[in-house]
Amino acid sequence: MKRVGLLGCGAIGSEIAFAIDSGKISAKLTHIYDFSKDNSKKLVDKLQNKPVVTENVGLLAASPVDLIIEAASQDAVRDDILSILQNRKDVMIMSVGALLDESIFDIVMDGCRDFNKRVYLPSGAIIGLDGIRAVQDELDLVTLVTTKNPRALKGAKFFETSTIDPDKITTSVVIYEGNAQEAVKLFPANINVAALLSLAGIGSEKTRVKIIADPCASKNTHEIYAEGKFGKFSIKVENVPSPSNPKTSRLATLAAIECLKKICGTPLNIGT
Ligand SMILES: NC(=O)C1=CN([C@@H]2O[C@H](COP(=O)(O)OP(=O)(O)OC[C@H]3O[C@@H](n4cnc5c(N)ncnc54)[C@H](O)[C@@H]3O)[C@@H](O)[C@H]2O)C=CC1
Ligand SMILES: O=C([O-])CC(=O)C(=O)O
Repeated sequence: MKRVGLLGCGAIGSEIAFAIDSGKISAKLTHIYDFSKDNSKKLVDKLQNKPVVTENVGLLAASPVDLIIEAASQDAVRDDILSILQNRKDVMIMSVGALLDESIFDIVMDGCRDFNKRVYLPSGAIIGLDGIRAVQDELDLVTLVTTKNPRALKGAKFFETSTIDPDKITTSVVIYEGNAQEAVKLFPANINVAALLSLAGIGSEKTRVKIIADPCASKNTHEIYAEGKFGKFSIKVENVPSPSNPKTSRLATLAAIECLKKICGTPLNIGT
């Protein structure tokens, strides 16, 4: 049975921990770390099988686990990924936006090669990455249109330099248009899905992103438009937000759990 370590005990990390604890996934959660001691304590208190709470991320990386799941932040990926790979752990990354920084991407790829480790990127809050990958060489255009309630966008770096105040948005409005490369920096906790699309498709400079703030939105909606020599397709997902973090969709958690099941060796593998 695989031993799992968890970096980040928030909305996604906690649900993954509950899925393991309930026996839904054939794995053992043995070590966890969150820089908020309160968040790791709250999680441990709710688990039947108590993992060790490490004092720092270095101790998590060095703990006797097979896989570490990052469900923390892009900063955590930037700061900790090398140490995790050097400690010869496979890693699942949720804060995928960090990988659009070329130097981080190279560290990850070199680390995987040098230490013979794997990195897993679950499909997160979107669907259709199988299709995007399949037509990768024939794609001319990929656009992601994300609509969230301003409440879910609040706190993004974007607002530090923008004249838009998320608290004062009263009608549906396009607040951002640009490419994925820039979008993941301005909205690090909202648009990691743009990084997934970029990595599977035509790259982060060519992948277009539009973000709409809609005060009437009760869902996190992602629309993907892809076009090229192969034809075209469009996909729309209307995600229920996670109750503990409105920025994060429930689908992102479920996709991570499904990915973990696959890693832990479910006998039935469906789809690509
Ligand atoms: N790939 C995808 O489709 C999606 C990715 N995400 C990303 O996944 C990550 C986790 O999401 P949630 O669980 O909803 O976030 P959350 O905010 O509910 O939980 C994050 C937890 O990680 C901790 N944390 C943050 N930075 C840390 C660090 N450097 N070291 C240690 N602990 C740290 C926080 O204290 C918090 O407890 C976020 O970066 C989020 O943007 C979220 C949704 C979809
Ligand atoms: O969960 C979502 O809807 C998308 C999200 O936050 C992300 O990609 O970072």
